[in-house]
Amino acid sequence: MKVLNMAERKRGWDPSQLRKYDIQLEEIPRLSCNDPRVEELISENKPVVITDTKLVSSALKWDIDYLEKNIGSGDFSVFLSRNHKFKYYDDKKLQDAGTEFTPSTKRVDMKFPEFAKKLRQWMRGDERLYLQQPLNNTVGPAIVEDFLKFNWEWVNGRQKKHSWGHLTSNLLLVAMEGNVTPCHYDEQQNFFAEVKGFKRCILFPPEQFDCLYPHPVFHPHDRQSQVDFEHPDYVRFPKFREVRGQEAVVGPGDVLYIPIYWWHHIESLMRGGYTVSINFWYKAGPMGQILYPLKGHQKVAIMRNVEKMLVEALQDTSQVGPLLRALVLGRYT
Ligand SMILES: CCC[C@@H](CC(=O)O)C(=O)C(=O)O
Ligand SMILES: [Zn+2]
Repeated sequence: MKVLNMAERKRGWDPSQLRKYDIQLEEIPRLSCNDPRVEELISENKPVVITDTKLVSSALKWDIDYLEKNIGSGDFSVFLSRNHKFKYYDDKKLQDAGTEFTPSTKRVDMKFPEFAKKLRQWMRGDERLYLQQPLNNTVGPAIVEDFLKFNWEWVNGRQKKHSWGHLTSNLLLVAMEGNVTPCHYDEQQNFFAEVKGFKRCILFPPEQFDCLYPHPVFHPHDRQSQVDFEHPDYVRFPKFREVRGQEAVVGPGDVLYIPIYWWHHIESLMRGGYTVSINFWYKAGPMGQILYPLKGHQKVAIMRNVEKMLVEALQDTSQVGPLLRALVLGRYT
């Protein structure tokens, strides 16, 4: 067992708990919510770890025992995986994928006490679980009380100042140690609040779309990178060698701003115990006046629209690739 130095003991984790990837990484800035640079970074759609927001202070007591006692008797969405990766897929796109797509995770409804029991009894080699459930009105009164005590003044203030759209959901995330959500982007702004345990977050700007090779828009893994960070296939994905990310390890009380369309890979530290997080997803604000040159995320939105239009026009997803190759190869390359 590695002996922790003073800094590591204070911090609560050590680098041996991080998975190893062959990726160039810099640090995401860590700033107090009173630092004016926080506002600047949010307005520039750049990631930042914001400390002392007290955004979810009332939830810092949300350990598995408290949640089991108070969260209510409703059903919870729990994902199962035979390995440590939980790569999201859209089951509404399964018919388009044909028979060759086999999901690597399964979603089941589970009562919280059953999830808590499996979490406590989990042994190496067992199927992993990841509870991912929007907080809704089925939760018990104690949880509602904690929820109402979130620092809504701060977070609503940010939503307003940056003209974001409405809050679409707060996902409660309870992960087993070592669980990984592989690299993907979302089309929403995200304040990612850590409640218990430590999560390492690796982010890439939308401009690195061409290094991260997302699945086709009509594929169930739309928005997810095709690259397996642990075993990158540099033959199929040569530009992955050029990828450059920013990372942060977030702990209880930290809030990571994950800008809309930014790629993110999130892992619960190995040997760190289970983790609890709450995200705050906001729709994008109005587009406003379009200024040139276009930003990376706007080009991603355009590419998504081109793919959707082609699927609609061709009525056959297998013709999209050949048509785009005919359009580009030898003409724009
Ligand atoms: C289902 C959402 C999972 C989360 C990543 C993680 O905490 O494992 C994420 O990707 C996000 O908040 O956008
Ligand atoms: Zn996400």
